[in-house]
Amino acid sequence: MTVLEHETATAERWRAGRLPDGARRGLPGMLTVLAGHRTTFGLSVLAGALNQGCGIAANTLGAYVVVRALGGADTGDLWRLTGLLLALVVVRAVATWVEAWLSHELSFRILARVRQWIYWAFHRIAPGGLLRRRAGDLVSTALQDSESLEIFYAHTSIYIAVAAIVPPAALAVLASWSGWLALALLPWLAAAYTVPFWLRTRAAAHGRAVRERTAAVNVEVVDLIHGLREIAVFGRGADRRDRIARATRDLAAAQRAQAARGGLETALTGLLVSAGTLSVLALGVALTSAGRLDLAALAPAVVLGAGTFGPVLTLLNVTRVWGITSAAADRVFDLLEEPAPVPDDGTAPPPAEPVEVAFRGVSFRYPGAAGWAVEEIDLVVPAGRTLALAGHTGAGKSTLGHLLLRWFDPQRGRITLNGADVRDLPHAELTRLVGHVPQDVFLLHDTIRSNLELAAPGATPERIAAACDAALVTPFLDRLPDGLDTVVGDRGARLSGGERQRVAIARALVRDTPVLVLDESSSQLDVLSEREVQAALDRARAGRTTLVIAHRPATLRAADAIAVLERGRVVDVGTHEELLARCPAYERLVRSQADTTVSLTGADEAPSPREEGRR
Ligand SMILES: Nc1ncnc2c1ncn2[C@@H]1O[C@H](COP(=O)(O)OP(=O)(O)OP(=O)(O)O)[C@@H](O)[C@H]1O
Repeated sequence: MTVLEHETATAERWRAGRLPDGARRGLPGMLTVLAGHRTTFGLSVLAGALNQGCGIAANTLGAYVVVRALGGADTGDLWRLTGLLLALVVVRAVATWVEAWLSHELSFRILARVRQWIYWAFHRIAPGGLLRRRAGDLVSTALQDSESLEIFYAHTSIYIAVAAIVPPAALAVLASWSGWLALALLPWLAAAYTVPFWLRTRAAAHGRAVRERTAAVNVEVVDLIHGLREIAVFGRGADRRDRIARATRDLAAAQRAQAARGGLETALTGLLVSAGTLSVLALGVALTSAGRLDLAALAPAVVLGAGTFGPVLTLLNVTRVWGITSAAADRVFDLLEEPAPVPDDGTAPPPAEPVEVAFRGVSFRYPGAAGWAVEEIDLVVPAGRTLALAGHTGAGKSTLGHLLLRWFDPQRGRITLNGADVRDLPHAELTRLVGHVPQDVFLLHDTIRSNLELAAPGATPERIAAACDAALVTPFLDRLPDGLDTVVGDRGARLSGGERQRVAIARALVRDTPVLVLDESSSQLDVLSEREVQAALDRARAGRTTLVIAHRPATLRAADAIAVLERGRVVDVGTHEELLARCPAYERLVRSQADTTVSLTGADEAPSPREEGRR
């Protein structure tokens, strides 16, 4: 197992709330993560300090050797000094290598953890918490923001420590030669340390702009890729290209502003280094003329003075992008600290099976929404029976399904499984009890087998085959080149709409939950596919407690009971025939659906306008 694999396997999940209030973002967050890697960090700082210290010492000694050689020093002394110089160069080379190795070991370990935490954060807040976020923005945080932290862990953090150790030590050596020279250097050195603070407000604004606009470009690109088919069909390629061009222009403007400010910081620092070195030189010359400094010490003192700035310059090189790093850290920690939309702290034992589902006085409003999506819902689905939810679009049908799956918790009321509140069950237990066939089926770019195993890792071939038979996947498997091992393409693009739905039903059957939420597809299928999907759904429902979000009259007729929803409220519950006889809202609803699919009275599909035209 490699180090990174080990990190990935052993990293604990990030607990939202781990950072105290007021230390949620930027540097405090990054230091909290660093605290878990003290030893590697300490060794990296040691190697960095040795690298910089040996560099300054070698340059200073080099100047001394030249001065001594010009003064006609003894050859033996010169060889000894040159030998010492060589030793410093070798130690520095080794320290450079060790520093680069350890600092990157440190940063890549941390990045491996951060990526894991980000993945778990997605997992924790999904799916309820993801509905408000855009895919491109999440991709940006998962890939680019986390990557931006590398510069802090591999360089900035280490050079903050090295710059705090080496220049004061070099200054102390200079002071031991001449207190006046050290004093002449001190204000310039102190000023160089403060350069990043002079422009910090602008640096932070630039960093935020760069990260946010990078995310905006990602959002556009991800939307473009997801919507390529629709964009091509509607001929909107030029519009999308313009949008991406605008987003890219905005990003380039932010990057230019960031680079211009970075250039200003570099120029200011260069000015301070030159002024400090010149001060030492001018004062050194004056002291030498006055006979208060040995002439042989002048050149080494100036070289030492200039070298004292070295670690500060290295640090400033990396703090130029500090705004970007800290904005990236903010985005990462915002995600890591985002609370789960529903807490997973239930410990109740699982209810006995078969399971009765009940909604008791349930009201729910989406985060940030003004009104209730569903209100005062009282419904019971007896064990093993099917309740269909009927209602016009936006009536709240899917919301009830999502509440049963616990994507959100209702603000009022309870949802129970055989009397046990879903909030009291561990999340893993709830997913074992309640299965879901969504309206918009998502299949991974993988084989059909892998897509089925997603629901039940390690499912036996017999179990998979039985689910495929029941969901009527087997008949079309025989037509595919590799059967179960056929790769379905991106989001299942190589399958037809009906085939995708049947794979999704088979997936729910492999999971074999006692409760099912079936969100029936509202998209139209051809009559044959329609019948096959319907047959697969009927088999999936058999023996299970099922909440079916119905869009087709055939589904309504097949249900044991139907709840009619209007604007989030249940207006009536009954069988198809009872509701037809007494509920005008239901009658209107079925009539409007029958116009396009099935006749009110029986199983015959209504002719499509096209078929009608042919007659
Ligand atoms: N993520 C969300 N955030 C805010 N409001 C939402 C969200 N999802 C749904 N809504 C709103 O909640 C209400 C109920 O929506 P829901 O999707 O449950 O209706 P539905 O009956 O399933 O509709 P459809 O048949 O079109 O799927 C609607 O007013 C809808 O706009």
